Parts: sequence; C-alpha cells; structure tokens
Amino acid sequence: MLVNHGMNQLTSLSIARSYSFAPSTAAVLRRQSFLIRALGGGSHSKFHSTAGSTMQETEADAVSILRGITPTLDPNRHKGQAGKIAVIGGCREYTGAPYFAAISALKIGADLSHVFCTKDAAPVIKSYSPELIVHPVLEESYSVREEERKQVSAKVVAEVDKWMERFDCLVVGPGLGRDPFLLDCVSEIIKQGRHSNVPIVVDGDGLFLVTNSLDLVHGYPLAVLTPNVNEYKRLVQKVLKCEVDDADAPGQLASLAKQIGGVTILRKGRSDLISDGDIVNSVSIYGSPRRCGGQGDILSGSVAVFLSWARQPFVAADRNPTVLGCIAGSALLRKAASLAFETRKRSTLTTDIIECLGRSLEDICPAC
Ligand SMILES: NC(=O)C1=CN([C@@H]2O[C@H](COP(=O)(O)OP(=O)(O)OC[C@H]3O[C@@H](n4cnc5c(N)ncnc54)[C@H](O)[C@@H]3O)[C@@H](O)[C@H]2O)[C@@H](O)CC1
Ligand SMILES: Nc1ncnc2c1ncn2[C@@H]1O[C@H](COP(=O)(O)OP(=O)(O)OP(=O)(O)O)[C@@H](O)[C@H]1O
Ligand SMILES: [Mg+2]
Repeated sequence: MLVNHGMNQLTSLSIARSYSFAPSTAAVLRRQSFLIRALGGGSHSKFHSTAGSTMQETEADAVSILRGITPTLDPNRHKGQAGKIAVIGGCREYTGAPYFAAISALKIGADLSHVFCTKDAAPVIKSYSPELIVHPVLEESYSVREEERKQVSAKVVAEVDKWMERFDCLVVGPGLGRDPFLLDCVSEIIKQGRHSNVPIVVDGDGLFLVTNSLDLVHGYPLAVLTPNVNEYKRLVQKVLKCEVDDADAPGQLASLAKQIGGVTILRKGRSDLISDGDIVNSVSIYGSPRRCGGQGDILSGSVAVFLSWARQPFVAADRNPTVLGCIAGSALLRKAASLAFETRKRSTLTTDIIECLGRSLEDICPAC
C-alpha cells in the first residue's frame, strides 16, 4: 500500500505549533516562518477587477500539496514507480536546458529520466551526467535531404513512440530550437503522447510550436503550458487577440486556459499564476532575485514529476492533478532558489539551485 505525507496536517500544525515551541529553537522558528510564509499567513485571495470582469486568485497551500502528493520511500516499490519522465529537447545551440529539466526530475525523486534530442546534442548531454538516458533521435533540416524527409520523420516519431507507454510525463521544448523540420516531427510526437494519454508539459520552444499550432494541445486536460513573460505575451496575442492585461491577470489567465480547451497554464513571474480555466492559484513563496537562465527548465522538469505523483491513487481525486503539479513544482523551485541564493548570492547559477532541490523537498517531506 502506498503511504503519503498527509495532506491536511499542515495548516493546523504550522499555526498551532507556532505558539507551543520554545522560541530558542532557531531551526524550528525558521521552519515555522517558512511554513507561514508559504501559506501566505493562511490561504488568502486577491481580487483583480476590471470594467468587464472580477476574478479571484487564491494563494496556494503549496506545502500541504507537496506533502499530499509526495510518495513515501516504500521498500516494496520497484524502479519506475516513482516516475519515468522524458524530455523532448536539445539541439546544436542548447544542451543545458534539456539537461536541467531532466536532472531536476531525478533530483526530486523520479526513477528514470530520458532525453530525446538531436544527434549533435546527445554526446554533450550524456557528458553532463551518466544518470540520464539520452536518445540521439531528432534531426534538423540541415542534416536531411528534401526527398528523405517523410521517411526520416516517420523513423524519428517511431523511435520515440516505442517508449511512449512507459512514460508518466513528457516535457516538450527545453532547448528544442525552432528548426521547421524538427518541429514538424515534434508535432507528431505530441500527437502520439496525447493518443497514449501521457501528460505533456510544454515549455520553451515547445510553446513557440503550440502557439502556432494550438490544435496540438487544445482540449487536452493533461497538457500544461509553462510560459515565461515573452511566451505568455505571444500566447495572449495569438489566442485572445489582445495585449497582456496585468490589471486583470487572473481573469485573463483563466480565459486563456479556457479558450485553449481547459489546459493548465503556469504563468511564470514575480508570483507564479496557475489556472485550468476554472480556478486561479498563485505561488508567491520568496524565491531569488537572480534571474539566471535555466530556472524555467528546472520548473518544467519538476512539474512533470509532481504532476505524475498527483495522479497516483492515494491523492484525493477532487483537485486537478495538473494544477497540483504546477503548484508543487513552482513552490519547490522557488524555495530551492532562495536556499541557493543564501550562500551563492550574485553568483547563484541554475546548477546551484538544482543542488538545493533535495534539501528543499526534505525540509517539507522528510525521507524517513
Ligand atoms: N543553457 C541553456 O541551454 C538554456 C536554454 N534555454 C532555451 O533557450 C530557448 C529560448 O528560450 P528563451 O527563454 O530565451 O526565449 P524567450 O522568447 O523567452 O526570450 C527571448 C529573448 O527575450 C528576453 N527576455 C527573457 N525574459 C524576459 C523578460 N522577463 N523581460 C524582457 N525580456 C526578456 C531574453 O533576454 C531573450 O533575449 C528555449 O529552448 C529555452 O529552453 C533557456 O531555457 C535558458 C537556458
Ligand atoms: N521577477 C521574479 N521574481 C521572482 N521569481 C521569478 C521572477 N521571474 C521569474 N521568477 C521565477 O523563476 C522561475 C523561472 O521563470 P523565468 O521567467 O525565468 O522562466 P524562463 O524564462 O522560461 O527560464 P529559462 O531561462 O529556464 O528558459 C519561475 O518559476 C518563477 O517562479
Ligand atoms: Mg524557458
């Protein structure tokens, strides 16, 4: 039987106990202040109103959610049960992004992490880590003659598809690049993933692809889009045919998610905003003032793991697992970024944040 860390303990535990511990225990106080900050002093809502709409965003109870979905380390479980993730990304220009996403998934607790990338990127990504399973299967236009394209495309898609049933989640886009032939193949991979009912986190250049081909994700409830400021702007312009409206950020995000048929969108920024079209949650846990590239890649790999965990049978089925995965991923990344910044300050890099993922999760869900 799977056991979890208990979803409902936190609110009463963190608030009630904050009055019963001796104030001299610095670690306890630090932990309490984190928990209370994480809860935003208890869940709270902010109203944004415009002439046309009023929409509420609720600060997510992120720590409870993390505890509720993180499985215990049970000796009866076998390799693979804690998650098998595949990142589709990595080309000549970008080898860091798919590595960051895939290694973050492992550091959080997934059992296996695959990367499907171009032939040039594969030896580089393999050299970063022996932990990753790297498939050099994607092709860019420059390496394929016009007359071979159909055949090569079918081969690429088949190479990924033979693994598809084994994956708990795909992350499409970190460091993918924008080569048209490569993106055509990735469109087919998304269709296969969707056909197999595999959750798909779309990030980076994957968002460039789906923004221009919305049908790929439209109406797929297991799709998660994780746009940064630019990617969000492009989505809003394309789908809502208007500009980003920060005065009604939750309302606009909810209508964007709805218009794309109820996908979940995690809008990254000073606070992360998450919506599946019905509800809007925020995660505002203090992160880091460093904006080094690669933090979004950690986030996409993290969301993939947590969303897979949120679909396990022990998690209450009354909340959308894609939303729970986004909240958990966002909270953990921000806490890890904050820990890394405590020691590294201005020199904080993405690899430093990845090193803090384990400690951040351990603080919330101790392994034993
Ligand atoms: N080490 C690596 O291999 C990395 C690769 N990355 C990949 O690079 C590709 C392109 O991603 P980008 O994030 O650069 O694409 P974007 O379209 O978000 O960014 C393009 C340009 O916008 C600027 N920009 C970014 N955030 C901004 C903000 N908040 N306000 C104003 N301007 C801003 C950037 O400086 C950049 O020049 C993706 O495939 C991504 O995954 C990134 O993930 C970063 C790390
Ligand atoms: N202004 C900010 N203040 C605090 N945290 C932020 C801010 N902007 C982004 N973040 C955090 O950093 C994470 C990554 O967001 P960012 O906008 O850097 O993504 P990205 O551009 O896709 O990153 P990448 O370089 O990996 O592609 C988000 O989860 C968000 O919580
Ligand atoms: Mg990004």
